[in-house]
Amino acid sequence: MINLVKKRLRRTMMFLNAQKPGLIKDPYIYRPDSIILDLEDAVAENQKDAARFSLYHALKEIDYRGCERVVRINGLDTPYWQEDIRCAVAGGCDAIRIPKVECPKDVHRVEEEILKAEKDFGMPEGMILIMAAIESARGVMKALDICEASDRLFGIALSGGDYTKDLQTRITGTGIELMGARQNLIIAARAAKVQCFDTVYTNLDDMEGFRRDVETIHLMGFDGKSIVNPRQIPIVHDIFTPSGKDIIFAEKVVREIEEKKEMGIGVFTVDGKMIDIAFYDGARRTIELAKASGVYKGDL
Ligand SMILES: CC(=O)SCCNC(=O)CCNC(=O)[C@H](O)C(C)(C)COP(=O)(O)OP(=O)(O)OC[C@H]1O[C@@H](n2cnc3c(N)ncnc32)[C@H](O)[C@@H]1OP(=O)(O)O
Ligand SMILES: O=C([O-])CC(=O)C(=O)O
Ligand SMILES: [Mg+2]
Repeated sequence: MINLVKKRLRRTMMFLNAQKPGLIKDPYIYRPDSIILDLEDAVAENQKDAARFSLYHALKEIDYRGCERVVRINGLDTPYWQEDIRCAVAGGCDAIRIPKVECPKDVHRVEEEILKAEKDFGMPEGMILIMAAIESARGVMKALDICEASDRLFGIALSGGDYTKDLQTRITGTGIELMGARQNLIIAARAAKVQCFDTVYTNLDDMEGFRRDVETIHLMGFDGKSIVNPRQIPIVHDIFTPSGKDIIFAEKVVREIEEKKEMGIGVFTVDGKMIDIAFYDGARRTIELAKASGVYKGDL
């Protein structure tokens, strides 16, 4: 079954501990595009059962008002992940985020467990999506195969904390240590036509550094970013939402290309910039992004 929400807008994917009532009760008020209810590293080892219980009831009882509900399960090398999937599916989550994915087989194992749970709980089959977090050198090297591992997979995400540990370096805030992985993941995701998300920025006192980080990944082509705090949302949305100037230019490009084609003209200028058919899809994408972000007022 083709799932139409695979390509939805995901500028911000906000992590929160699935066990904390104060966080899970109303995160939609901050308007992230997605929330990631975490059962993995934000939850202490002796609290895994309690977190799962809280997750199930939150999914069942809280109306998240259109905000996508992704559940980060525990790693496939732990005794928790199968039960995590059963609770997430029974609760009716939208997607599962698999941590520390190293190869397509990891995705297949999760896919099988989701299908089993969908059948057991009488849920429609194929609706729950998957995203794969890549957190190791091996995962980065296998990125394209991971992207192509399942029809349910809508995207991959870089997880910089664990990745830099594996690389025997550390998060510096400059992005230097993440350069190769970021480039590799975005290329793999685009080749497989799935989405790509950047890692969290954990220094909440450095909003300037955060803005620079978001600007960089936006220019690299990422679809959005994993975040840890609501204060990060306005910055990501500001950078990832087309500006009024971008929209007006995109509209001109689309209109002029369509008009000039009728006149038999292939290349021309718009606002002093050379334009030909190669610019059409990019301009259309800007307009689609503006529509999805709720800022488009035109008629294209
Ligand atoms: C490397 C990794 O694995 S990252 C993924 C795992 N990590 C996480 O899930 C952490 C998610 N983030 C958090 O738990 C918190 O933001 C912390 C612990 C980092 C900081 O907490 P605080 O210092 O309390 O944040 P802050 O003072 O900015 O909170 C302001 C408000 O936003 C709320 N808030 C903070 N973070 C979140 C969040 N992630 N989701 C929803 N609401 C949040 C707080 O509850 C608070 O609400 P209130 O004013 O109604 O009390
Ligand atoms: O996905 C993320 O960005 C958070 C994470 O697990 C990591 O950095 O290891
Ligand atoms: Mg991690």
